Amino acid sequence: MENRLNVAVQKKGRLFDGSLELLKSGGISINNGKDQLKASSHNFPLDVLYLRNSDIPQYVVDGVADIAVVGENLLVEKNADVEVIEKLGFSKCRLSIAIPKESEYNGIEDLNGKRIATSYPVTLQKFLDEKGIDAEIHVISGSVEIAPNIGLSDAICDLVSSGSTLFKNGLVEKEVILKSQAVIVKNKNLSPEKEALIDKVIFRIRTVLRARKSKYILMNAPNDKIEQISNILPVLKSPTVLPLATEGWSSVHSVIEEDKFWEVIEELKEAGAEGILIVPIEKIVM
Ligand SMILES: Nc1ncnc2c1ncn2[C@@H]1O[C@H](COP(=O)(O)OP(=O)(O)OP(=O)(O)O)[C@@H](O)[C@H]1O
Ligand SMILES: O=P(O)(O)OC[C@H]1O[C@H](OP(=O)(O)OP(=O)(O)O)[C@H](O)[C@@H]1O
Ligand SMILES: [Mg+2]
Repeated sequence: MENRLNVAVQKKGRLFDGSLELLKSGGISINNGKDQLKASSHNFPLDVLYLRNSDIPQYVVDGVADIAVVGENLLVEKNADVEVIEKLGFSKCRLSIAIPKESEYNGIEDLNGKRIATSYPVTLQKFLDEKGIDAEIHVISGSVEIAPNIGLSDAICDLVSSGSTLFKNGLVEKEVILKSQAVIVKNKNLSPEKEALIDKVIFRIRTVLRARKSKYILMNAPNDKIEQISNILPVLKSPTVLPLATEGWSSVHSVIEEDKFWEVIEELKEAGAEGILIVPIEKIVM
């Protein structure tokens, strides 16, 4: 029988779009029937299983899925014995403890004897134990931020990203327990055939992720400034320099990480660079 990879992806929710987009940009097309729980790729030996997020770690441990896209926070909560192969850079959030804005808070010991509502009891308990805090954990499966308002708890422990849910519910963040982003994980006991398929998928994903982080940069520069400009550019290899039709000027091309660009733009302009263009890159193969 042909070896095919089973990839678990969240059926609906915050990880769904990012997961499918990543496969797609790696050239893996999924034939998506509406409400299908399993879909096959016709151009890569891979099937996608659409599952509830909270079930995914166990499916990978059991080998029902070979690999999966899941949030790091859930791996911690489920104590999942899987291997993280790649951080994906989306669905970034943190698990935090928050309290009503009018509550007094002088430090973590103020949580002693308090009731904390959360959907992440394992992670919270571990954190409290490490800090030597004795609090009562109330497990609720959603809308955790409402708990203090309805008298169910004194504090909450939930995922935060923009902070707007906390703000809307009159809560302030006091302790960050962990930081999370989407990752690809795999089962620890796969056949060499499946491992070879995973290597192919991961190669494609890395190619896409690298490109997402990088930009192609072009600028015009007086020839006598090219060396100075090359020194400012935080790139691995030296830039490509092409002569312009205007005497004494060149076009300087390179690849730069987007974040780093913002750090050097002023310096580039001061050094004499003009007409700076930043262009997206689709793929980078190393
Ligand atoms: N506000 C947020 N910003 C960024 N990432 C988030 C946010 N909330 C959750 N996440 C990440 O996305 C993952 C999925 O969250 P989502 O709310 O879609 O599913 P869920 O309600 O936890 O699970 P299920 O599919 O089992 O109902 C979380 O485990 C977390 O890693
Ligand atoms: O800091 P913010 O950007 O406001 O995001 C935080 C909110 O996002 C998540 O809920 P989600 O919207 O996924 O709803 P859910 O409870 O239905 O999963 C999380 O549980 C918080 O409530
Ligand atoms: Mg959620």
